[in-house]
Amino acid sequence: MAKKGILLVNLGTPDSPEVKDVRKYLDQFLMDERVIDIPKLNRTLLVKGIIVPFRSPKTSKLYKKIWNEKGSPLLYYSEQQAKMLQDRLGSEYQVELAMRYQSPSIEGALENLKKGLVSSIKVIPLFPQYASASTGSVLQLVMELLSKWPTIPPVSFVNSFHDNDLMLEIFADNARKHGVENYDHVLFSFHGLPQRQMTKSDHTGKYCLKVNNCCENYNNANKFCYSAQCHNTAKLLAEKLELSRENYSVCYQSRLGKEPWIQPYTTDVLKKLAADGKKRLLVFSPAFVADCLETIYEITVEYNEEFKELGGEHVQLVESLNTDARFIEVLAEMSI
Ligand SMILES: C=CC1=C(C)c2cc3[nH]c(cc4nc(cc5[nH]c(cc1n2)c(C)c5CCC(=O)O)C(CCC(=O)O)=C4C)c(C)c3C=C
Ligand SMILES: [Fe+2]
Ligand SMILES: [Fe+2]
Repeated sequence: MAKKGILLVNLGTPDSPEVKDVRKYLDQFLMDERVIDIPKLNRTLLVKGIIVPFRSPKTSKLYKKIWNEKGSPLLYYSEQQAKMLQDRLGSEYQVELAMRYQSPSIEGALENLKKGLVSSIKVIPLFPQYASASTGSVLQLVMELLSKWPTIPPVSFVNSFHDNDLMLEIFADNARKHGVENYDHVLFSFHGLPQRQMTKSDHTGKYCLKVNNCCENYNNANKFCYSAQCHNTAKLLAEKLELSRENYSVCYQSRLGKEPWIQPYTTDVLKKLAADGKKRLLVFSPAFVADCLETIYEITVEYNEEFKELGGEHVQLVESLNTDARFIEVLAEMSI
């Protein structure tokens, strides 16, 4: 019997932490029209003329700090997740892993599925919350590539899984290991996004940043809003941990450039919490299904240093889903 094809896609990472590979990665990533969503000439001047030359050496230094004998944690965990999913689903399925940027490519993974004579393809972007710059970009590229095939097989896409109960349970359990009661405050620090990209997802044109606390309640008007989905993930996690509203904050990290990104910024929240006398923070990063540069370095190292300089004592990262067998169950449920 023909196998069913499963394509897992994460964001991507450089092939090595050396400047030349970081340059290639940032160039491909930031030239994506969904990531830097400005006219092509301006994007080319900004990315190739300014960001890539200035940022690559700095980013290379950061990647060197998180690179280990297995390579980039993001790629390593993603490969493990794909292998574990293949074992879980068995011979009726063919599981392929791809990265939106760099290796392994989406094009190569789709070719492998074609060679495997699969009867259908399910695409699972590994981003719990939908954003045009992440999930949208993966879906667009898959559709573009498949549109060139003489026969397009039945294809389906996962759009988001920000409220998946089992996924939330894993994050909550990982937090419980640290003893939530040992911390003064909990942060849900999501990867940031330019504010403009968030408002673009408002199909009503009347809701996002026009209604007070627009993202706080997840509803039909903001169902595709990245920030509303982030708030929903945070709210559901807070319910699992029985946190009251004043004991947690939702914030956004990894801002790039000068235009406004979704707020509050994590660094501003750290300042406020330190000023309020908070000493120990427990930090979730539930925009990622695997630990990566943004969690291992930005939260564990940078935010710790920053918070200590402000008078705080400790910032504890809640481990990501990584190779937890229950996350493979989440992926299996989405595959079937
Ligand atoms: C949650 C998914 C992600 C969204 C949405 C996203 C948007 C986004 N990112 C940048 C710029 C950078 N992101 C970088 C690293 C990075 N981003 C994600 C995920 C999302 N990005 C991940 C998983 C990673 C880590 C990859 C790894 O190898 O570990 C970087 C590179 C590092 C650096 O130089 O700081 C950049 C740059 C933009 C501009 C953007 C939305 C517009
Ligand atoms: Fe990013
Ligand atoms: Fe919103």
